[in-house]
Amino acid sequence: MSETKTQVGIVGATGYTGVELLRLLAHHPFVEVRAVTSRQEAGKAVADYFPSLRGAYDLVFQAPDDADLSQCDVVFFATPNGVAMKEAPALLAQGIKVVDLSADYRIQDVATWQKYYKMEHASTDWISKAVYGLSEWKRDDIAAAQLIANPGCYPTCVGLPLLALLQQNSLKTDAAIIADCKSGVSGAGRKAEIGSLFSEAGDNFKAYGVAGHRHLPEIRQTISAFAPEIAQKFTFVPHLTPLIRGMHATIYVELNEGVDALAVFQAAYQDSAFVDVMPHGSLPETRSVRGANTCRITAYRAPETEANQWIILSVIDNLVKGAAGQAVQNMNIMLGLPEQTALNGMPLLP
Ligand SMILES: NC(=O)C1=CN([C@@H]2O[C@H](COP(=O)(O)OP(=O)(O)OC[C@H]3O[C@@H](n4cnc5c(N)ncnc54)[C@H](OP(=O)(O)O)[C@@H]3O)[C@@H](O)[C@H]2O)C=CC1
Ligand SMILES: CC(=O)N[C@@H](CCC(=O)OP(=O)(O)O)C(=O)O
Repeated sequence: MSETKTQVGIVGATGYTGVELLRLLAHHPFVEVRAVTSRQEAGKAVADYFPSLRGAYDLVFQAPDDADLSQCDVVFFATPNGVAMKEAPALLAQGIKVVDLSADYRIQDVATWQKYYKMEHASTDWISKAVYGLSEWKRDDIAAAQLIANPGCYPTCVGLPLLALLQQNSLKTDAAIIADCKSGVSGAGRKAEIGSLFSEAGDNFKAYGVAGHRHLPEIRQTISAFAPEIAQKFTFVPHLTPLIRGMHATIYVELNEGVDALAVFQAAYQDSAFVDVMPHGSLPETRSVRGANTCRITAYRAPETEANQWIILSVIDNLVKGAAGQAVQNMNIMLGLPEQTALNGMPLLP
C-alpha cells in the first residue's frame, strides 16, 4: 500500500453507484481504495463479487462497523437516504472528508427535507456546512469543503442548463419552467423491487412521482439561489424508461426578449470539460454519454411561437455525471487535483 496516495473508503460498495465508484477509481493515479463496505456481502472478495473488477482490486467487503474507515482521508457514502446522516458525523469529527451520494445533506431547509424523505434528520448541524456539489457551479466552495452533498441525478441533468440561464437573468419571471424527464432503471438502485423487475420495467414507459418527487425541492433550491421569485414556477415529471443507464430532460422555458439559449450555454460552459454544448440542430442521446462523466446539452427556439420560448435538451448517465462520476469530480476538486483525473473515459457505443 502506498502511503502517498489518498486513502478512500466506500460505504455501500455493492450498490450501483458504489460499483461505479470502484470502476472509476480503479485507474485513479492519486487514490487508493482502502475499505469497502457491504452488510450482506461482508467477507467476500470484491473481484469475486464483481468479476468486471478482477485484477483491479485486492479487497474484501467488510461490515460497516468493521471497516477501516477511520484510516481513510475521504469516505464516499453510496448508501440509501438516511444512512450518511447517522454515520458520517463521526468521520467528519475526525477530520475525514465525506462525499455523500445520497440526499441527506442536499436540502438546507430541514422541514422540507423531512417532508419529502419521510424521516427525521439525525445530524441537522452538518446540513449548513455541507456544500451542494454541482461541480461546475461550486468549484471554490467544493475545494474548501469537508462535506459534499452530491446532487441527485435529475437535479444535475436539469440544473446544469437552468443555472446557465439563471446566472444571465435570461428566464422570464412570470413564465412556467417545465422539465419532462426520463430515467433508466438503474436510477432506482440495485435493491430488489417489483417495479425494477425486467418484466415490469422492460417494454414499458410510465410517469412516476407526479404528485411531488423528492427532487422537486432540490431543483427549486438550486433555482432559488439565483432567483427565488421563479423557483415556484418550476415543475417536473420524471418517467421510467426501459433503459439501464441514462437520463434525458426536455425543459420548456420562456426567455427574455432577444436571449439565445444556445449562446448562453456556450458562454457558460466554454471552460467546462464535462458539459458539452452541442450545435444547433443536434439531438443529444443518452447513449452518447453512457459510462462517461459528460452532460450534453443543446437548445431549440420553439417553432412558430410568438414569445421567446425555448426547448432545452440535456442528457447524462445517471450513474456517472448523475452520481459516482460527479462524486469523483468533487473529490478531485476537494483534493486540489485536476478535475478530470480518472474521468476521461469515453462513452460506450453501441
Ligand atoms: N442509482 C442512481 O442513479 C443514483 C443514486 N443516487 C443515490 O446514491 C445512493 C446509492 O444509490 P444506489 O447505488 O443506486 O443504491 P443501491 O441500492 O444500489 O446500493 C445501496 C448500497 O448501500 C448498502 N446499504 C444499504 N443499506 C445500508 C445501511 N443501512 N448501512 C450501510 N450500508 C447500506 C448496500 O449494501 P448492503 O445492504 O449489503 O450493506 C449497497 O451496497 C442513494 O442514496 C441514491 O439515492 C444518487 C444519484 C443517482
Ligand atoms: C428511476 C428512479 O427510481 N430514480 C430515482 C432517482 C435516484 C436518485 O438520484 O435519488 P436520490 O435523490 O434519493 O439520491 C428516483 O426517482 O427515486
